[in-house]
Amino acid sequence: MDLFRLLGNGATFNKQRFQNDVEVFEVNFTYNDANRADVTQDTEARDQLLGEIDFFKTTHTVVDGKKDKKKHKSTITDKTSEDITPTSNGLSNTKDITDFRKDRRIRVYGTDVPGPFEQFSDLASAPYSMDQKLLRNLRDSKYTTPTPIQMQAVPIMINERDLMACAPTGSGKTMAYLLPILHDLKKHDKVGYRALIIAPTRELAQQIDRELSRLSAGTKIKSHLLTKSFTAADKTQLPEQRQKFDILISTPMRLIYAVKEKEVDLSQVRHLILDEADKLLDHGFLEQTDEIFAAFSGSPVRKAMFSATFSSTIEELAQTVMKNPIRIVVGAKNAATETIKQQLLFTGNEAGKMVALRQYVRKGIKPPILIFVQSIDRAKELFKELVFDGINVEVIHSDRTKAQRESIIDQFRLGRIWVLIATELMARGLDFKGVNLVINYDFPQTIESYIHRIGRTGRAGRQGEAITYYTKDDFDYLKSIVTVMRESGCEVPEWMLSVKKAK
Ligand SMILES: Nc1ncnc2c1ncn2[C@@H]1O[C@H](COP(=O)(O)OP(=O)(O)OP(=O)(O)O)[C@@H](O)[C@H]1O
Repeated sequence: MDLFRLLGNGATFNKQRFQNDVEVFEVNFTYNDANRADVTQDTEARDQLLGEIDFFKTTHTVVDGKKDKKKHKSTITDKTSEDITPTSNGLSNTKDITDFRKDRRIRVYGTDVPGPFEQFSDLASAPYSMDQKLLRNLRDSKYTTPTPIQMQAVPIMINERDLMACAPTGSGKTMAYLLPILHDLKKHDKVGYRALIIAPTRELAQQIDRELSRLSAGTKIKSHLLTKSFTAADKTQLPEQRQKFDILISTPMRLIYAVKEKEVDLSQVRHLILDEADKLLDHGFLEQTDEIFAAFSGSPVRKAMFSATFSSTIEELAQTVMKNPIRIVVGAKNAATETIKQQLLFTGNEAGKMVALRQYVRKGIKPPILIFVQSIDRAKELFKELVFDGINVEVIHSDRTKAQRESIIDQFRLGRIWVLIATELMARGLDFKGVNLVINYDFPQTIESYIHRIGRTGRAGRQGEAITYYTKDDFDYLKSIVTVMRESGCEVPEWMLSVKKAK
């Protein structure tokens, strides 16, 4: 199970990946347990405001992809009684299940794959019989219909199967794993950390923790976001701490440190989730992820991996640490979300990018806008230019303090920052519902980076737009992005597919 060795034995990777990634993802060991009580309140206030800045004025309904845009009837939000009344799950035979999956573009691979559920109210009855408090929290979240990944992943995880799930950005993967974990933990006795969720960045870990707080409210299940290192005083309370929490959320480095320092006890863990799993199994993180897997060797931990992208190499690698896993692919594999209108814009050379951006701004921008650049220095440079132009702009990268990063993300979510310049730090997982436009000011160097970056818009069924600037220096990579655009239904000129690499 030595993943690191296994990968070194012949897998090939794109060496163009960002050198700064690991540094960007490095954690600051700061423990913020004291602030946890405020999280729910903050979340509610933020959500209220989010509703107000819902630029699309859309409902919280996720469509099942381009081919099936009909909305499903709400079953949960219409209820007025305290408890959720079950509806009968109509998917009783193989043909129904196959048709249902086909309609929602769900593909499954593996043996004895449990069928999907159709609507949230199905979860109230057998075979799921989910906790009423959990169902009420779901109802309160105002989600009318489960997304395809939720429909299929929840039953698989409830059936205690290992899972590798690939579904588009913004398609609700977080809830797809949180729901079954919470369901399972409700059924078993409290004995400390029983689920472990790993995410590549602190920002994403925080977001998962917030979603978990909302979904588990009133269930007595408690999560612990591992950030700061424990003080000497904290350490005297460790046995108590361990009993208090059920779910541990961490970045890989912080977790390894905590295990080495005996700050956490993972002996009772039943579920191990890797969010942005392909990132965690890639070079920058692999050694750490391997160490985490090693900590569980021999124990019957259920593993689940989620991402919007899985290269076949990473997929093969992931399979080696799973037991009889099931694979789910929703939509086209490694494609961009179909609600995003994607464009490529030739700017000639470097200077042309600034000209193009200024032209765009002059026409009148529709904030919030996220602009991706390749490095911290370039982020700082562009920030100066846009401040000079009088734009309401901020910049986020790993040189900024933890407090600054948190504040910028909050301000951007609240619509107080209109344009946010970001490095790769922000490319994965972060959920900004209202982002209208993503500009790839600097060309992304991998397909995965492209898909995750533009996936910060067009989330949860909303429409979004992405513009990627390219110069003659980017021709080497143009074709792969064009292919992704095509596969997600965007029109691209034929000549772009036959672009030759620059000499
Ligand atoms: N059933 C649902 N109906 C409507 N909205 C939902 C539903 N489930 C989740 N959402 C919302 O959709 C948004 C995107 O969800 P989430 O962040 O889990 O996406 P993701 O698939 O993990 O994306 P990424 O690959 O970018 O990490 C969130 O705001 C979430 O609250």
